[in-house]
Amino acid sequence: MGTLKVQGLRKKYGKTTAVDGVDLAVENGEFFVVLGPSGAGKTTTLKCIAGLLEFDDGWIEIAGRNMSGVEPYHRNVAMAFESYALYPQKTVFENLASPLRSGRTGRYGAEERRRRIQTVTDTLGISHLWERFPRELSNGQRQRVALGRVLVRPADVYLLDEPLSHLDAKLRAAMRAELKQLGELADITTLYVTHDYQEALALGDRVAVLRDGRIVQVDTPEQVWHQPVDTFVARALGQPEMNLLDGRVDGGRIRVAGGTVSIPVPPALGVQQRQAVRVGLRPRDISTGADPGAEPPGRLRMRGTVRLAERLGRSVEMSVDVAGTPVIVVVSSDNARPEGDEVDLDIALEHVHVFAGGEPDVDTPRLGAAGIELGKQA
Ligand SMILES: Nc1ncnc2c1ncn2[C@@H]1O[C@H](COP(=O)(O)OP(=O)(O)OP(=O)(O)O)[C@@H](O)[C@H]1O
Repeated sequence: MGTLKVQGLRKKYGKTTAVDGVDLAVENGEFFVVLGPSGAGKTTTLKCIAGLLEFDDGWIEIAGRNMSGVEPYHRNVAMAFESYALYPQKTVFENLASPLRSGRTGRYGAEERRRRIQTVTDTLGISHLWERFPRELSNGQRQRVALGRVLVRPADVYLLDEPLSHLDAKLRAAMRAELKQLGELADITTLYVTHDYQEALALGDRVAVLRDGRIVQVDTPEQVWHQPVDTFVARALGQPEMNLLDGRVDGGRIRVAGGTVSIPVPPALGVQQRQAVRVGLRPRDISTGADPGAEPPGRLRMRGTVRLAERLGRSVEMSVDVAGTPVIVVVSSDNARPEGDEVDLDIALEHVHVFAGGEPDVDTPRLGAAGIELGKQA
């Protein structure tokens, strides 16, 4: 167990800046997730912390100790990579026991080793595989054994690089729950990197969103979801992505979709007359099936035509044309409409995010919501 602090971390590979001034402060026992797209600098950050890569600037402190000049072996961190390496000639049990026999952790007797391996393999659902060899395992099982090798070892900080990436969706979901439980039970300090927003929201006590080597936001999962600092974070969370509709403030309302949709502006938003804004609507926050008619207080109604309807398991993704502006909506199959139908869309104003306006493809900061703000810290 231990804290982890990273300050001003910078790392270049030739001309490519991979990490561009990253600050992190992970509490003792915290499960901290770094979420970012491919190439954002996640693996590079972990390797610098583990001492596997030299960096250009910044400092790293683990369990209160500055890591400058400290060899990887002496940092007391355990790191799992996406690619897993196991000893082919050893059984699963022997693979898991070997980190507990190495010099630094050699204080474990046979009994204690067995107990640790049992706890970890129970959590990972691989206890029945103790006597198998790696060649006798599926890819997913191999990945769980590799993760087990990391978790059996006591360490101040666990660094996990997309450890669930080779598992199928069902197993991933089950493993997420198990990992979370393991973290809570053992009070383990974990830095977990992923490009999967669902994993980040499900696992993280806090989530840091990384973009181009910089951290854009650090918050609880609720806060990054309800109050993304900008359109980048908003789009990084949620599948399909949040709809972003360009609009303008006019007469105390935000007008989007060619002026056909008008949204009230709460004073706290602080926008000016004629100001360009972007309205963000998550596809799953929008419903169909509202009674046509007057807009009830606290809600926004939009009328449109279904252009495309595609089944996604039990839900349906529809592209609805609202006065020439496409709006993506995901609803349960009961509430779906066929292509060509007119449909009334309905969304609570507290789910209507308002961002500053800007050029296409340039991310802009969030100003607030059109209704009562959700997820505000007390
Ligand atoms: N050894 C290397 N030499 C040169 N450039 C590198 C090297 N490793 C990484 N990079 C570059 O540094 C940037 C960050 O890479 P990094 O692997 O840290 O990203 P990541 O967020 O872990 O991505 P992914 O999710 O795809 O693994 C990328 O632009 C990548 O191309």
